[in-house]
Amino acid sequence: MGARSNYECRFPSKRHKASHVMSTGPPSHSWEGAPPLRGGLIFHRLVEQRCCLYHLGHAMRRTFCFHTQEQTVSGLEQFEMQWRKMMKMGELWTQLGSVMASMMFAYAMFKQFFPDDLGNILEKYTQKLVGYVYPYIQISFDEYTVEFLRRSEVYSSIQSYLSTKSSTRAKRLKAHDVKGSKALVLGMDDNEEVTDEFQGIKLWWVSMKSASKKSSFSFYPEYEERKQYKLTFHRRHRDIVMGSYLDHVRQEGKAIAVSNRQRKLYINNTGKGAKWSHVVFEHPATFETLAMDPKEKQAIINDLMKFSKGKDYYKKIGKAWKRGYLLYGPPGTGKSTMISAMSNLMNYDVYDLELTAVKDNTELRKLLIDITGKAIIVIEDIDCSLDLTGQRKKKKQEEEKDGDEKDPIPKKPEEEETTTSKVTLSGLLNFIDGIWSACGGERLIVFTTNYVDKLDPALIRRGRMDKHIQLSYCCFGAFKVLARNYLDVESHELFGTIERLLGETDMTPADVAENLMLKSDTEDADSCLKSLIEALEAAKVEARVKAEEEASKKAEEEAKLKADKEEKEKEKSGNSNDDVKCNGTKDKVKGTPVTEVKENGVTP
Ligand SMILES: Nc1ncnc2c1ncn2[C@@H]1O[C@H](COP(=O)(O)OP(=O)(O)OP(=O)(O)O)[C@@H](O)[C@H]1O
Repeated sequence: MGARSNYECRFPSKRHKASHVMSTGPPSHSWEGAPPLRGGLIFHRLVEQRCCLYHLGHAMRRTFCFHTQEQTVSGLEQFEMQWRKMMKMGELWTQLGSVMASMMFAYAMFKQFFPDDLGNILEKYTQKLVGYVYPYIQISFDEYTVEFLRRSEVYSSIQSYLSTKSSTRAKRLKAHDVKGSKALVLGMDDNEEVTDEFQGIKLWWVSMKSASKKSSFSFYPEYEERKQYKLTFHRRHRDIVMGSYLDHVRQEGKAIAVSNRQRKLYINNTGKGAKWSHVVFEHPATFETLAMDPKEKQAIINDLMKFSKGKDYYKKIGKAWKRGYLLYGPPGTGKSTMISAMSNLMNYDVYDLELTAVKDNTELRKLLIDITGKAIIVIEDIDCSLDLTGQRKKKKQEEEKDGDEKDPIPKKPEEEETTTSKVTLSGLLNFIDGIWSACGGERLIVFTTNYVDKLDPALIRRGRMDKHIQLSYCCFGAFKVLARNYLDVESHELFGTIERLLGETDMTPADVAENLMLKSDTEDADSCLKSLIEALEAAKVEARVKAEEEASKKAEEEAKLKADKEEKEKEKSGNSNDDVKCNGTKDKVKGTPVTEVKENGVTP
């Protein structure tokens, strides 16, 4: 084992909580900081004695550490008595110490020279013997699983669970920089004990560290550090501990870990098989900053919260714990912003699925299996992602056929395979609500589109996309949210004009937000609101001009169509006269009279 260096931070636990120290740094502490002591030399000796005993160990410290400061000094005799008592006990402990040292020595010799098997047998019978008189049960939880490959999930849950207990109760703490955690995680130091209470029973947790020999071909024995938590409780509480306490620890630990973890934004890799890669998700959008009608916003928040607490409900109704959201509306109305707000509200990871990078349905399924619980699976611009109707594919094949006939150099099949995704609509439907979709726990599936009408009805039917949310142009309610976010303004004399203009013209929240943004130190709320009014008026004029242009274009087209129609009709009537003449001529040739033709023309 290599030597390790670390820093120790000490502070009085009663006056400064660990959490406070973690955030503000340790307070200055020394013996001078303790309450003043009185009583002359003998008192100093007592203090010295106390200091020495402090270092003798945890158990000894508990016995000897009486609170000298809190006692009132009644007289020198009392101190002398105490002093003698201490000396006697000190001698006793010295003797005990030497006995223990001898025993340790004997044990070490025994370990060294006796075979391991014999040691195990002896240990087994010793444990049995101790079991008759010792009423406590111990459970150990190793850091690594039996295969010694993976970190045990239970160990991690216990670590998170105890991090909250130990930061308030333990005296020696260890700060871990846990991967994926937002802040430092405080845990008990090695061999530290924390007492826990559950349903009126007391339990003790100890964190242990041991070194065991590594099987190695090296000449020098290598040692491996094994960490574990040991839980001790009275045997009469066995049922409670096994029945509910351990489950409680696991659930709580997981919940703490989830709330501490850093959320991630995943993306599926192109050309690397079914794999996700991730970055830390740090989008600041929340439902508070999202500009939309307050009532609609509240309805969405309620829906999401109900879903997140719906584990038992979904189980009861026999449905996988997932919910589909379809977000549709023009560009810049806040669809992506809403996804970020959802993630921040629910504390879920975001899996941004790029369908065009998925080779086929099998790869899509593999990606699905790798998604953990508490996730939002997003497919943005679903209408552009793939040809999902199946009809276009047919059309494409036909086109290719025609193309092949014309193209003298045919495409290589492999080249085609690498560039085209073969994910089908049925593959995607299976992804959303097939049997595999139930694996992995709670998740939201969100599709966004600018053109909802283009989507296959099967894809967005209720049950698949349970909630359809339209994000539209900025209304006055949404504007007020933006004004508060961007300008810290709740009301203003220009609000009336803005409300009227927003009712008359369409502007996306993205455009409104851009006008409200302070772009220099000279700008303020007034100037921003005025520039918004100007932009709205310009947009109104633009819209009117556009509408007029479209109307005149339409009128022109209609007039053109009408003229064409009239022309055609004229031509038709002219043609029919020609036909008659022609026929007449022909018939003349054939010797048939024109009148007959006319008659034939009239009579069917
Ligand atoms: N409803 C909104 N609330 C707050 N900010 C918004 C809102 N809509 C748009 N924005 C602002 O406009 C920017 C663009 O919005 P966003 O990307 O969410 O729009 P979108 O609807 O997803 O657009 P697209 O369809 O083009 O992807 C955001 O960065 C945000 O600042």
